[in-house]
Amino acid sequence: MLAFITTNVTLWCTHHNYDDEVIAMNPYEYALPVPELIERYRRTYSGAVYDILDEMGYPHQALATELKPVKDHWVIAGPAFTLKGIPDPTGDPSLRERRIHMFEAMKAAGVPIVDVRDTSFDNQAAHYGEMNATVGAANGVVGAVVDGGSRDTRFLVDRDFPVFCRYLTPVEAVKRWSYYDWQITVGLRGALTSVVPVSPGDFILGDLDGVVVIPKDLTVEVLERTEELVQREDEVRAEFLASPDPVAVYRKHGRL
Ligand SMILES: O=C([O-])CC(=O)C(=O)O
Ligand SMILES: [Mg+2]
Repeated sequence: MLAFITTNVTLWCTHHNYDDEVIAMNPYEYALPVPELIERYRRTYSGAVYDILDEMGYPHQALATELKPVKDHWVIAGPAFTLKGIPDPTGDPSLRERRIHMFEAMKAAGVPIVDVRDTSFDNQAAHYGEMNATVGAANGVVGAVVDGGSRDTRFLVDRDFPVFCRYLTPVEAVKRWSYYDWQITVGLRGALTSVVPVSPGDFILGDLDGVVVIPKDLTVEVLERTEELVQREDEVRAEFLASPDPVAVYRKHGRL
């Protein structure tokens, strides 16, 4: 009997602690404020971040090469807000209402976020567009990474709202694809693996080379190490410019 009670007490405590932990685990809490992380990451580049992740034993954090900015100069940086959608040929009548709940969840994040969309490998519809960008931006979204399609491109370009996707298409998502859930771990197609998992709070950096996903707990360390690397590379760049003998510069540094 005593053993039974003890076990139950232990279970209850564990559960209680777990609840506390869930409450304490705000996916958008980092050792540095999010706006500062965004500003500093934007000054780096995806290749340098990739090199640091690779060096730290995380070589599989680059998204598939097809995922590119719609405009070459667009850069995206920020913590992930994740969404998973699934093919839906019937036309989900609750889609509009659920979208509103999703926008509310974006606002509740309380920090600038990147809208990251796992489409379940749909290759037909536009999973993003002007409406998502307009309402998203009003709720903290600073850009989108979509493992699928986007449309309304002229309006996205006019407002200089960075979208990274696989293709552009006029094809509407309704009756083809619908929202399944958000703020769960999702999977976007990877450069070196079939998918790269993305959880809420993982940090995203994208530029013309592509998109890298920095695991949340490494966000600050990767930033600091990347900044050091960028500084070293800047010095090497300056030496290349100043030197009449680029091979000698390369021999000295061995990288750029
Ligand atoms: O409605 C969608 O899913 C895509 C779109 O056109 C928009 O966001 O404006
Ligand atoms: Mg639209």
